[in-house]
Amino acid sequence: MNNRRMSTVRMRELLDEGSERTHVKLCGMFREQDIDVVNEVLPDLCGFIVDYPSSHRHVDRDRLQQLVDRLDPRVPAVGVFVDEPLGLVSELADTVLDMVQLHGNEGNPYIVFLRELVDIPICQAIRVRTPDDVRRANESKADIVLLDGGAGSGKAFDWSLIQGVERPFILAGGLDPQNVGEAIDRFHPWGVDMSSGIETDRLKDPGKMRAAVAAVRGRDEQLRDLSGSVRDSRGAVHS
Ligand SMILES: O=C(O)c1ccccc1NCC(=O)[C@H](O)[C@H](O)COP(=O)(O)O
Repeated sequence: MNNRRMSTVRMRELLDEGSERTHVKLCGMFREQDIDVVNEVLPDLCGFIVDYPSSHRHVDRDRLQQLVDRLDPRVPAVGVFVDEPLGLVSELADTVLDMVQLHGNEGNPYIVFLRELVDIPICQAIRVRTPDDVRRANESKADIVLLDGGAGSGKAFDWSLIQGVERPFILAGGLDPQNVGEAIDRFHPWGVDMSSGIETDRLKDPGKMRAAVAAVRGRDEQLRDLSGSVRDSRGAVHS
C-alpha cells in the first residue's frame, strides 16, 4: 500500500525548480521534538538516517514511521540509507518516504535497479575527495547528487572541486547557520544540507534549526532583491 504524503509529481516538480531558490534539507531527525521544530520552520526536505545503528541519529523502521506520521505533510521525508538491500529501500520508498538518499558505496547498477522498483526521486551522496569523485557525481544515474565531506561528520570538503560539477547538486558537509550564506553566494546549489551544524551536544538544537532555515531564506531574499539581476540556469546572478 502506498501511504506517501507527497505525490511523485510534486517531488519531480520540486527537483525541476532549479536553483532559482535554494532548497534546504535538515537531516538526521530522531526525536519528536525535532519534528516539531521542523514543522515550525518548514525546510524543503527532512532527512532520517534509517537502519544505521552506528549513527547517533539512526532510526529503525518503526521509529521512522512514527516520526514521518508526525511530520507536516508539506515537508518531504528523505530516507538516508547506507548500502542497504534493495528490498528494504524499495519497501520504505513505497510506504513512507518521498525521496531516497543513498549514502554508501551504491553505484550506477544499484541505482538503475532501484529506479525499476521505486518512482520517487533518488539522491546519491558522493564524498568528494578527488576529481574522480566529481566525475562520479557527473555520471551518476540518480535524479540529483549530494556532495558531502563525510556522512554526518560535520566536515567540509575542498570546495574548489565544485567547479567540475556539471549538474544540479545539494551541498553538504560542515554547513551551519553561519557559513551557509557564503556557500549559496559562491556556488548557487540546488540545495544545502545541514546536520551537525544544527546540533548541540549531538542533539538537534531548535535555535540552530531556526537560524539555518532563516539564513537560507534570507540569502535568497537578498539575491532576489538585487535590482535588475537575473539568475541563470545554474543560479549565478547577472546584472
Ligand atoms: O548523519 C549521519 O549520521 C549519517 C550517517 C550515515 C550516512 C549518512 C549520514 N548523514 C547524511 C546526511 O545527509 C548529512 O546531513 C550530511 O552528511 C551532512 O552532515 P553534516 O556535515 O553533519 O552537516
